[in-house]
This record gives sequence, structure tokens and C-alpha cells, in this order.
Amino acid sequence: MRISFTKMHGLGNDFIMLDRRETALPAMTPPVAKALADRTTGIGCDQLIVLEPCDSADFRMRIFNSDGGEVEACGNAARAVALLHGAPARVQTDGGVIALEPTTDGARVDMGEPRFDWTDIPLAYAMDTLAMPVGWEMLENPSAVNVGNPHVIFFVDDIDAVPLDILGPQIENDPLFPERINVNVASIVNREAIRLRVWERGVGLTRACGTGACATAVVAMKRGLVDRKVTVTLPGGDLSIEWTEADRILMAGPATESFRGSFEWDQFA
Ligand SMILES: N[C@@H](CCC[C@H](N)C(=O)O)C(=O)O
Repeated sequence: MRISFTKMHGLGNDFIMLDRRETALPAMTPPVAKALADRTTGIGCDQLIVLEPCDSADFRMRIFNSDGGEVEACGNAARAVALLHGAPARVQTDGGVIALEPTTDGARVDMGEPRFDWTDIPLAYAMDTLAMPVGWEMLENPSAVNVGNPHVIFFVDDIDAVPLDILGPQIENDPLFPERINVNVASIVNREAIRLRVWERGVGLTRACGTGACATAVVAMKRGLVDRKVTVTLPGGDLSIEWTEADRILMAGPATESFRGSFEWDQFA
């Protein structure tokens, strides 16, 4: 069976998008997602996104990391979905319902409410999630938050001096994080600007992580380091993040369609 896909990206964080909302396609599985995401033998992407019909919202968005694991949230892909859908929509994800709307240069997304309890991250045992009494070599005293998916955030003077390719996988797979974790290193530039690099759970270093930007912004706000609206600069570019008085995280930034193509399902199944 020949399957059509759209290749998209948000700040260089790239996606294969499959639309099952109106076309019957075979069900996605972790091994097929992993094979398609492989940059050497497949099409190649950081995340594979599947859109499906759903009763509780306008449609459902499923997210598979390049290691094949299905996860709850993806901020950059949410903006790409807004562009693909072309109209405001409420979208069911495994991390909750998000609301997205396309803009002239990308999309705006209401990512929902952050959760800070240690059971929400989740952590293996109770601790203060704003100032965690733990460390891995040069990375110490992080914060953790769940913004649909789990993040740990380290504030450092120089994000480029952190060997995130070495410490990222150690922290991602530490037993403190029973569902593994996305690892963020951030520097405060001023009260309205943050620099950020992310080691993504199930992927590795990416050009940008939308949920990482949301997670970093809200814990920086909670620590009193920045104002309630900031620009987060990632290797792939900038995102605007606001944490409203109504406890919603609003993200705005670009999204781009790269190309459309098709593949033979049996080649990857
Ligand atoms: N690229 C993403 C996050 C994708 C999921 C993440 N790797 C996880 O495992 O939770 C984003 O833009 O938010």
C-alpha cells in the first residue's frame, strides 16, 4: 500500500506527518515509526506525527520519537499541525487537549497547564521539584516540570560549555526518572530572554524543542528569574512563551512545510 506523507519542521525540529483523519491507513506501531524515522535507511525525522479522528476534540495527534516510542506532547509539531490543518483547532494528545491556530508566520498554541508535583513529572521519589537536591557532574540543582511531557531544566552560565551529548543520555536514563526525561540546559540572558539547548528523550540533540522552551520558561518564571513573557532562543531559532494569569502556557513561533512524498508501507512494516 502506498502512503502519502508531508515532511515539516518547526525551527529545524523535523517531522513526518501522516494524516489518518479521512484516509484509512494501517495503524502505526513503534517498529514502523522507528524504521521511517531512520535517517540512513528510512525517510528520516525527529518525530513521526499521526493525525486521527477523535470524539473528544477536533482530531487527535499521536507522537512517536525517532526511537519508536510513543509520547505525550510535542510543541514544535503542534505548530506544524496548525499549519497543515489551516484553521484553529482543539487537538487531543496523550498529554491533554491543546488549542492551536495558524498565524501569518507559523502558529500560536495553548499548550495547557504546567504540573510541578513530583508524582506528575514523574520522579522515583518525593522532592522539591523547583530546586532538586541532585546533580550530574557540572549540572546541579535542576527544576522539573511536566508540560504534557516530562522535562528537567538546568540553569548554567554558558549552555555551549555543557557536554550535552554525554550528560544528556545519562540524565535521560537515570532511575530518578521512571519514564525517562527531556534534558534542558538554559542560560538567562535578561528578564525577557533565555538561551536553551535540549537533549530530547527518545531522540537526542535537536535543533529545537517546543515543550522544552515552555518547560524552561515556566520554571525560570517560578524561580523569579524572568518576566511572564519571554523569548527562548534555541539553535534553530526563537519561540515566544507566555505563562498567563489563568495558568496556561502560550507558545508562538514558526512552522514550515518542506515537501510531500509517499512510501510503500510493506517496505517498513
Ligand atoms: N520535539 C518536541 C518534543 C518531542 C517529544 C519528546 N522527545 C519526549 O519524549 O517527550 C517538542 O518540540 O516539544
